[in-house]
Amino acid sequence: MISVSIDSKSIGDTKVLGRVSFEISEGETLAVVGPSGVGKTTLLRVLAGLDTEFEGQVQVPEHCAMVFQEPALLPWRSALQNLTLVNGVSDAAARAALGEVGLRDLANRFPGQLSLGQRRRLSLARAFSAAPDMLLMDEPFVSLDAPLVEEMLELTESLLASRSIATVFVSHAMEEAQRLATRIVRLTGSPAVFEDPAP
Ligand SMILES: Nc1ncnc2c1ncn2[C@@H]1O[C@H](COP(=O)(O)OP(=O)(O)OP(=O)(O)O)[C@@H](O)[C@H]1O
Repeated sequence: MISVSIDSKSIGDTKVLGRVSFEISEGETLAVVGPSGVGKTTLLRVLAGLDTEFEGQVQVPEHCAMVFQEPALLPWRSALQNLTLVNGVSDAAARAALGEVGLRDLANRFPGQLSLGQRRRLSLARAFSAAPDMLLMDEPFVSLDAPLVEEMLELTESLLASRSIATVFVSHAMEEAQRLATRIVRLTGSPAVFEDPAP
């Protein structure tokens, strides 16, 4: 369960977030949409515990995984090691996770030897193999072409459907939000607040 009650969040002299509060249960996916620069990544950073300088209270599970706009892989480690070293999972668990995203046969490749789509899938496998209670996704499909977005959406849908994770999915794209989310909220204004009544 995620319970968020932010009163305000400033960066420097600028108040980026106003009052933002919501709860997410296990198995729910909250999509946060809104224009560029409104504060979506700022909200995710607070949830992830990467930014603790805000007014309010945030209660999140201990085990969190993030999927970023860029895959953010260890370039000098194999696909398998990107899972075993980062998450501390066994070789067998890592191979099973690679299998789930269709990379079973590419376990020994370095990220630089994978296509963009394969790197994105590796990034998903890394997040899900960590067995998180909370998953934070920050525009994970940005700058991909339409077929690859579709492939990633299908993959993410199936990975989420087989687990009970509380997920926050940030996106510009309403179609992506509608595919993945159980609830959609829009951040708007400056300082940013949810446009509709808090869910
Ligand atoms: N380190 C920083 N220093 C100063 N201002 C910042 C910093 N990080 C973010 N901001 C500002 O805070 C606001 C919110 O940024 P944020 O990255 O959260 O927006 P976003 O909604 O995620 O945007 P995008 O969709 O373009 O990624 C922006 O106006 C941005 O310029």
